Amino acid sequence: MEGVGEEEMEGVDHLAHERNKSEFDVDAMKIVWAGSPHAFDVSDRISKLVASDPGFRKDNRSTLSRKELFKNTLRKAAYAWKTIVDLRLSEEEAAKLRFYVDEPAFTDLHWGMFIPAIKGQGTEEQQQKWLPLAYKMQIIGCYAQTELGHGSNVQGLETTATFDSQTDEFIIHSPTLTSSKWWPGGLGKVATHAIAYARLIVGGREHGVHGFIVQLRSLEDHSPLLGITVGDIGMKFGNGAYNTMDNGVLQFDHVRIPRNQMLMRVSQVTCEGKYKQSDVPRQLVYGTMVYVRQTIVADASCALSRAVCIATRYSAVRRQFGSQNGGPETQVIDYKTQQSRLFPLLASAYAFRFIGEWLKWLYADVTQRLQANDFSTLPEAHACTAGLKSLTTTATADGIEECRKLCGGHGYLCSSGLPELFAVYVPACTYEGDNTVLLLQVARFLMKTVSQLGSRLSSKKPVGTIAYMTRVEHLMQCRCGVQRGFAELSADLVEAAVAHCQLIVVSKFIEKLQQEIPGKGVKQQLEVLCNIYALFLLHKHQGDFLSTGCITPKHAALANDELRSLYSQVRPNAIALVDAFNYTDHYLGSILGCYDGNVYPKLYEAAWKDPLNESVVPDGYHLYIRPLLKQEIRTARL
Ligand SMILES: CCCCCCCCCCCCCCCCC/C=C/C(=O)SCCNC(=O)CCNC(=O)[C@H](O)C(C)(C)COP(=O)(O)OP(=O)(O)OC[C@H]1O[C@@H](n2cnc3c(N)ncnc32)[C@H](O)[C@@H]1OP(=O)(O)O
Ligand SMILES: Cc1cc2nc3c(=O)[nH]c(=O)nc-3n(C[C@H](O)[C@H](O)[C@H](O)COP(=O)(O)OP(=O)(O)OC[C@H]3O[C@@H](n4cnc5c(N)ncnc54)[C@H](O)[C@@H]3O)c2cc1C
Repeated sequence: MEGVGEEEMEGVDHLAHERNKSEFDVDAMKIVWAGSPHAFDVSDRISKLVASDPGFRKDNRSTLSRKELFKNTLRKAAYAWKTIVDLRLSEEEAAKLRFYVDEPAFTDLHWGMFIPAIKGQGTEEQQQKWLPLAYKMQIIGCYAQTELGHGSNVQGLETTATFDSQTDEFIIHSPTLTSSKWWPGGLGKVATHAIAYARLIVGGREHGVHGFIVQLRSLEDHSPLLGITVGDIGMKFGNGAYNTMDNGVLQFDHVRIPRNQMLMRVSQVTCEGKYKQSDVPRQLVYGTMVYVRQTIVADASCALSRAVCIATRYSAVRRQFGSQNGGPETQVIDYKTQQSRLFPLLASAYAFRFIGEWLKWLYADVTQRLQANDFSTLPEAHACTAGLKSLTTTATADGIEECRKLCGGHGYLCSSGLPELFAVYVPACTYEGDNTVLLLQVARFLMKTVSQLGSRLSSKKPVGTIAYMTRVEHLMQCRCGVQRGFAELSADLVEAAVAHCQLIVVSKFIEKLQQEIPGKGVKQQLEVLCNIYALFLLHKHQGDFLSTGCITPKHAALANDELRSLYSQVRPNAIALVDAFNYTDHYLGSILGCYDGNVYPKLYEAAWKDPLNESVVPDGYHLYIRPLLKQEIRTARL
C-alpha cells in the first residue's frame, strides 16, 4: 500500500468549517430528534457501547459467504443477549442495542412479532404460559403467515387446522405445495416455535384464518419434530444485507397440537367442538401487523436520515469544477441541483421522525381503547398504519437510492454503506404488506368515509385524520356510489390515498411546530424543513394542484421561488442538521459519511484491505490471464 500520512488519517475535522457555520443549537436539536433528554441519553450511551465493542464489528459483512455470515449473526445475537443480561439492560436499552447492532436477525421476529402476537391474540392463560418462556428466550418464535401461493391475500391461505374432538387436538396440515409457509424470518434455521396461521375447520365447517402456536423443533437437539419439514428459502438481494436472516419454508404433515394452542382471544373452540366468537372484532387477528407497521414507520426516519447524513457530509467534502484563480473547486453541496435533490430528503427524514412519534401515540391510544372494549378507532388506526407504512418506506427506499446517486461513483462502493443500506431496507416496501395493497386499504377506508358523508343513515361525523373531509365541498357532492367502480378506478384511488397520507405527515409536522421547542434557532430550522417538505410536494405535484384549481400558475411559481430561498437557508446548517442525528461512525458504516469528513485517505486505505488485494498477482492468473496473454487460450483447460 502507498503510504498515507498519519496526520491525514487522524484528528483533523475536515468539516469543522461547516460546523462553525451553523445557526442553531445542535445539542438541543439532538434532543428533539431523540424525542426527550432521557431518550437521547439512552440512545447516546448504547450507541457508544456498541461502537466500542469489537464483538459487534460489521465492516466485513459484504465479503462473507452466506454460511459465515449467518453463523456470525448467530454469534452476535447470542453476544447481544449476554450483554443485555450481564448489564441488566432495560427493555428500552435492549431495543436500542438491537438498533445499533444494525443486523437483521431471528430475534427481530421473536421480539417483534411472535411475542406481540401472543400478547395481542392470546388469552390471559395463554400469555401466562408462553410469555415467560419467550421472554427468557427458552423458546424462540417466528411469525408464519405467508405461504408460497399467498401473502397479500391472507384469507386465501391454504394451511388447515382441523379440530379432532376425540383427542382434543388440532391437526395442522399443508395440503398443497403452494400452502408451504414461505418467507417467515427466523423460521429457516432457528425458531423452535411458530405462530402459524391456518384455516380453522371445526365439525366440517370452516371459520377463516386463525393463529396457532406450533412447536417446530426439539428443545433438546433442534431437530424438526414429527411431521415438520423446514429449511431456509435461499439467498436474497444484495451482499450481507437481509441474508443475515433465515427466511424459511415449512410444511406440516398432519401435525397434532393441543386445543389450547389456538390463540383464543378473538374466538374460541371448546372441547365439545363448538366455535365461539367473542365481541372483539375479527380484525384483531391482523393486530400484530398493525403493531409492526407502526414500528416500520418509526424506523423509516432512521434509515433515511442515515443515508442523508452520508450524502450531506460527502457533498460538503466533494468538490468538482468552479475553481477561480487557482482556488479550491466548488463543494458539490453548493450546486442548486444537488440542494434540490438532497434537502427535500433531509426535510423528509425530519418529517418521518415526527410522524413516527405521532403514530406511536396513535397506536398506544388505540391499544388502550381496545383493552376497554372500545373498537371505534380501529379502522382509522389500520388506515394510518397501513398508509404511512407505505408512504414512508417507498420514500425511504427511493431516498436511499437517490443518496447513492448524490455521492457519484463512490456511492456505488460498498464502503459508502449505501448499497447495503438499500438492499437491507428495500424489502420494507413489500413485507408487512405490499405497499400498493396497503394503499388500497387506505383508499377503501376513504371511500367508505366519503360514502357516509352527510348520509341520513349515518350520524357519524368524520373525526381525527379524516375530519377535513366535511370541509371539502367537492367530496360532499360526489359521495354517492363511490364504492361502485372501485377496481376500475384503483390506480387513481391509490394516488388519492398517498395524498391523504401526505396531508397527515404535513399536518403533524405543523402541529409539532406549535409545541414549545427549546434551544437557540432550533424551531426556526424545523420551520424551514417543514416548509421545504410541504412546498416540495406542491412543486412535485403542481400538475394535480393546477388541474384541480387548488392553486394558480402564479402560486406555483411563488412556491418554486420560495423553495430556492429555503434551500439557501438550509445550506449553512446542513452539516449540523445531520450531526443532530447523533450517529456514530460505527452505526453509519460509511467512509463517505464519516464524522471528520476525511474521506479520501480512508477510501484509499480501505481499498487495500479488500481480499482481492491480498496478493498482487491474482489467483487464476496462471490458469486464465497468462494463457490469454500468451495466446494459449485455445489449448488451456478452462
Ligand atoms: C429485550 C430485547 C428487546 C429486543 C427488541 C428487538 C425489537 C425488534 C423489533 C423488530 C420489529 C419487527 C421487524 C419486522 C420485520 C418484518 C418481517 C416481515 C414480516 C411479515 O411480512 S409478516 C406478514 C405480513 N403480511 C401482510 O402484511 C399481508 C398483507 N395483507 C393484509 O394485511 C390483509 O389481508 C389485507 C388487509 C390486504 C386484506 O385483508 P382481507 O381480504 O382479509 O380483508 P378485507 O380487505 O376484506 O378487509 C376486511 C376488513 O378488515 C379491515 N382490516 C384489514 N386489515 C386490518 C387490520 N390489520 N387491522 C384492522 N382492520 C383491518 C379492512 O379495512 C376491512 O374493513 P371494512 O370495514 O370491512 O372495510
Ligand atoms: C424480507 C422479507 C421478510 C418477510 N418476512 C415474513 C415473515 O416473517 N412472516 C411472514 O408471514 N411473511 C413474511 N414475508 C412475506 C411478506 O409479508 C409478503 O411477501 C408480502 O405481504 C407481500 O405479499 P406477496 O408476496 O403475496 O405479494 P403479492 O401479493 O403476490 O404481490 C405481487 C404484486 O401484485 C400486486 N397485488 C397483489 N394484490 C393486489 C390487489 N388486490 N390489487 C392490486 N395489486 C395487487 C402487488 O402490488 C405486487 O405488485 C416477508 C417478505 C420479505 C420480502
